Amino acid sequence: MQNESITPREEEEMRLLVVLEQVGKRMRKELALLGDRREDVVGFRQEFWDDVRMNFSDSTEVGETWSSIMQQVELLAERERSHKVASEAVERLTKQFDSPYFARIDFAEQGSGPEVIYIGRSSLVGEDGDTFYVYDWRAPISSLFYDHEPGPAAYRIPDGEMKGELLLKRQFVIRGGQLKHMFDTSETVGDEILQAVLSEGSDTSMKSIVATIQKEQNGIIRDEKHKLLVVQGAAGSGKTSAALQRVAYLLYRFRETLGPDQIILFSPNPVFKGYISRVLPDLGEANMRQMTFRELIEARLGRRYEVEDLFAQTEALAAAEGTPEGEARERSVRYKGSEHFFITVERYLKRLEQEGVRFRPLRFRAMTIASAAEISEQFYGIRASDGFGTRAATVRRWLLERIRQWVDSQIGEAWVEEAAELVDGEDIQRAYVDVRRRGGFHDEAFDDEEQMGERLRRRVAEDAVAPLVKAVKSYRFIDAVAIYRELFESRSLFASCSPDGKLPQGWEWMLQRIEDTIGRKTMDHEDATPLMYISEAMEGFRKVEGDIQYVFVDEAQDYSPFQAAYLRRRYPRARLTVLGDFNQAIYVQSQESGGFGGWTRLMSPEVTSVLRLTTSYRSTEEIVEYTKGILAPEDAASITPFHRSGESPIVVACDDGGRLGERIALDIEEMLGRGYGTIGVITKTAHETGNAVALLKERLPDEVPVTLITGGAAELPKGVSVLPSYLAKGIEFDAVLVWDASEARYGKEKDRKLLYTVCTRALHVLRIYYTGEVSSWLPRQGG
Ligand SMILES: Nc1ncnc2c1ncn2[C@@H]1O[C@H](COP(=O)(O)OP(=O)(O)OP(=O)(O)O)[C@@H](O)[C@H]1O
Repeated sequence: MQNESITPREEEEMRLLVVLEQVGKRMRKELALLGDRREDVVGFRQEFWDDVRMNFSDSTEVGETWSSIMQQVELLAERERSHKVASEAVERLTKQFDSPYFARIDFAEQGSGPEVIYIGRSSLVGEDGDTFYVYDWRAPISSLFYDHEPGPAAYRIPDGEMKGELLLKRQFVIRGGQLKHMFDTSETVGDEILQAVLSEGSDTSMKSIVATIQKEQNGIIRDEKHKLLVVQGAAGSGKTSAALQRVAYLLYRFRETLGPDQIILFSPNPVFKGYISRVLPDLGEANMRQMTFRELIEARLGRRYEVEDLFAQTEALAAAEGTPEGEARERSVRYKGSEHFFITVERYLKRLEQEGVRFRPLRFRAMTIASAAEISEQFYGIRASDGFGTRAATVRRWLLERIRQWVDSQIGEAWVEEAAELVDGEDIQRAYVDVRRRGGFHDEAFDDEEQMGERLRRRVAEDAVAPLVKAVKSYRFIDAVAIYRELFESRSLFASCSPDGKLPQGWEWMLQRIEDTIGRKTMDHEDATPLMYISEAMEGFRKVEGDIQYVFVDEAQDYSPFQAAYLRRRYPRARLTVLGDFNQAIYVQSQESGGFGGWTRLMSPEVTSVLRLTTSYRSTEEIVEYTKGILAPEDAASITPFHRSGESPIVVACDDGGRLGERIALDIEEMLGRGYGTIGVITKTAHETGNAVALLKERLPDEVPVTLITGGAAELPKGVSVLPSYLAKGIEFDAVLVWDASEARYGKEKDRKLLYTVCTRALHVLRIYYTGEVSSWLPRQGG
């Protein structure tokens, strides 16, 4: 019975106490468990070596020692595993102690009375196992909170829909176990809690948005129907946030079958990787795998080539702009990222099934173990229908056997004898252990010495060919680079593979460029993905990660259609969630496709969903309206700001670079004085950052931290960060100060989106500085 004199707030405060008491009880239990086990583990570690019987006096003893160590390691791992389970629970409960839930809904299913549901980051069930004090935000019923206003409502259940009426929707801010605020949605205009959250300062890492997920975002988070989800969202519309909440949702929804290592997220750069790494742990989930496309390239090609990265490519294109060389390169970058080229390569691969695969001969010193022609004969001797994978694997086995036979044939050869003379004690020891393992060195064995000699020689020969074995095992006998070059070296071959039978414009230039770069063991960024694709296809995509169930691609507008198609092949069984903003397509390689074409056509329309997010949550209304003015009106039309007001953007004219630095330094001090924790000074290229840092350090007091962010940095620090535009992708700052937005720096058509990307990183303050003439992309009203 509700007491008339109790206000809803008092009622909620009492209920909070009940929940906290439950959390406390659980916590005590878990802590006791943890305490027991911790002592266990610490003590055990100390005893670890005492219990191991250490004896290396002979091989039998070594074996004994080894197994005794392994036994202890197994035991320790076992104990640490259960210890981890307990500490995860303690961690979760600690968070629940701080803030056990953030929402309440009262829902009456059709034909029954209202049920009161509290929603939090994780669930809390009473000791009876029946009382749900708090529901996890990912439970089916919780979606009512995100999707509906009070009134008729429904939520999805595994076998249909549960309909009813939402009677109350209440939001709470609970911190440190205290009820700070509560609002009923029906009582307030707009979303007070979202307002409050967005007005806070930004941090050096991204936050979870669990308490304020918006309806359109919830649609992305909970989609289970589509194999390909493509999200076009305005800058700051919560694409990355929704993606991470979706990962957490999927891990919960499919917890029996899906682990974090079966989810992979492609991030734009290492800075961004660090930036988002705290969201999932904050939601109580382990992080998924994160990768940059660059890492894929490095893993495959980096050992043998110095591969240019996307940023270096961008800067090289910028530097050569306007020259014939620059134009030719740009054309080549666009072409090699295109679907046309992907189809050409696919058709080339088809041809290679019949003929043309280039192999490297297997040689040891001047001796040929298997010639390229022999390898080719083996390869093409296997049915084409078996596919590249089976054929390459069969040839690999054949080559390994061939090496083994060759080693046998070499035991008596002079070079082996000579090398055996030179071996050191350790090798002799190993040969001894070998012979012994085979039952030698007992009374009846008269030929032990001879055996030892033979073992030694064999070992010497095996050691000598070890690099060859390794190369064969990693399929180095397939010469992917020669295969790729061949496509450009033969005009008729290229034309016959090209879908329209034509050579691309600038084909001769591309051929010459490949010769120049690859000959020097360097590689242009635009050649890396096609080469990687050919190389992996030739091995039958043996390294494809069939295990990966979900692939997320953030900042998807930066990928070329070729890269999109390649990723689809690489993760053949995965469902794809692709998020991007065509207004932020800043790289030449993806401009051809309008930023998205490559993705939306990857799968059939029935399994594809293309969604839009148009409300921008990051920046104040003033900043959103201002930055919309940078874009072409048709591109900006649908972007709407969330109603949060702040300072209008300011454009500041400076006489020269020195003055510009001076003015920015002054403004930095002002921003710090106003309590802004993260300030981003964003330059166009990496080239300018060094100069900017030097100027700022000179003018700012020593205690103001100024950090230069480079491509390799993985942490975003507090204070002032100086970084080039492309590293600012996806991240945000309380205040953004744009370094030199002059017409000279941002005057070209392709600078428009770059300037937009840079300016939309700002949460509260945007100031733009320039020397000379101001970029004509900036709206006039700002100054
Ligand atoms: N529902 C929400 N509740 C609270 N904050 C939100 C919500 N959606 C987005 N935000 C905030 O808006 C900001 C931008 O979000 P996010 O970085 O996910 O956007 P994005 O679309 O990936 O942006 P961009 O494309 O510009 O990199 C973040 O600070 C995020 O916390």
